[in-house]
Amino acid sequence: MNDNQPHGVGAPVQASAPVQISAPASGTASASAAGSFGLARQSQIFQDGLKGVLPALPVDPQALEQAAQAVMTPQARGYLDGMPGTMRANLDAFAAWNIVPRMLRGVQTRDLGVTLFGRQYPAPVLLAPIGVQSIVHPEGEKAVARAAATFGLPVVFSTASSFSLEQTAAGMGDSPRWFQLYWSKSQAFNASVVTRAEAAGCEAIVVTLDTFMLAWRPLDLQNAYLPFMQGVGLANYFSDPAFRAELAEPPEQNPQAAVRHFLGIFNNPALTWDDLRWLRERTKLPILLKGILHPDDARCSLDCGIDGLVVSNHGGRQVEGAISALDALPAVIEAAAGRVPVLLDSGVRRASDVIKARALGAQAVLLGRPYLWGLALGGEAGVREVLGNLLADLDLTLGLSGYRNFAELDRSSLVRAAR
Ligand SMILES: Cc1cc2nc3c(=O)[nH]c(=O)nc-3n(C[C@H](O)[C@H](O)[C@H](O)COP(=O)(O)O)c2cc1C
Ligand SMILES: O=C(O)C(=O)c1ccccc1
Repeated sequence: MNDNQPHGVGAPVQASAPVQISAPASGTASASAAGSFGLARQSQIFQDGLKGVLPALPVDPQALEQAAQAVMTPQARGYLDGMPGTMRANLDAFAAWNIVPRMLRGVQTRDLGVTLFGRQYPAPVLLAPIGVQSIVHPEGEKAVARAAATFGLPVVFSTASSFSLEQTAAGMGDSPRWFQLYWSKSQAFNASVVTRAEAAGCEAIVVTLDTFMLAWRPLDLQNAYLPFMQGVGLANYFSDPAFRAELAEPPEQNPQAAVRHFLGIFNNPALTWDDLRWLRERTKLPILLKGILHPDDARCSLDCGIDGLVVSNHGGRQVEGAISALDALPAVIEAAAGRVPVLLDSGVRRASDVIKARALGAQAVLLGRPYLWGLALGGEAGVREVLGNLLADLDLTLGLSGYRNFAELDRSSLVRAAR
């Protein structure tokens, strides 16, 4: 899994960077494969700090969240929020595990890389699909994609994005991207958008299962706010030939009718496992199912020929009182029986969370809200800073825990926290 190929977090795909955070001291990708990324980032911060240029954003995730909330509109803040019990459970589940660091293990050469579906990625971290990103920053998904491309981290495009997948892909060179599908009632749209994702270079299709209806969301109801009502987040629909063919007039002429059509096809509670066969036959790309929490659903997924699972409770945005993703992980890993990779999101906030998820069997994690906070605060540079900080923390924490790569982690790397 961890060869010594340089495919490191330090290699910028893009040239210019308003906030310089990514390049390790030597500026080479192999330097990061040699594990210097964390130290380089640290010393850069110390040196810049001496020059009076402190890191632009709070480094601590909680402080970052608070700072981001202060610059968001009340509607956006409400939209980003979730059900309090489930969100708390997601964070508590990580806190309930402790890493037991090992000593004197020669960790001067570290490699954060992972292989998924035969592709090498710089770290076991993807950017989770998050819709309607322009509600926190006008550059939205485009800024996020460019920032992720700086490190070569894969981005999962949402179906419900403010910019179309083609617009977003255009700014990220050949940096990796996956596509998340909201399976609508319009099979013509589903087919068309998957074909577009393939054409735009997406390397996997992630079908989100847990949001076939939007949940009862108290803050959005109180604010009477849904971004789609203003047409925000519908770029992939409005630009899609199959969607447009279902309208009497194009969205540019009658946006309200186009929004109504979207609302009519988005909810799809009739979906069953049988429907997955259709997608399986339509694409050769690996298909992952996102929102798996029950081991029996993991088994059903395998029966349907699915290639990967994402254990997730959608960041605590759908079912209040749902099991946390990390608590659900072990049973899903057992059910998957090593036949397909299992990924996880919901509550990943810092490097130690990535290490804990890996030690419990997840191949990779999807980072969610933290990159949106960076986006809200600093656009592309803000996202780059959040990602760079996470990777630096990951490099240092992995080494300080006694590991040279993620393949060395297992259940024995952790203990249950004594309370
Ligand atoms: C504002 C917002 C919008 C989201 N939109 C989508 C989406 O379009 N598609 C999807 O599969 N998941 C979506 N998610 C869920 C994320 O992919 C991910 O599961 C979640 O953010 C993980 O939880 P965390 O942010 O607390 O770590 C969204 C999450 C947030 C916060
Ligand atoms: O709000 C969400 O959690 C979400 O997943 C979503 C659903 C539809 C459109 C945009 C985002």
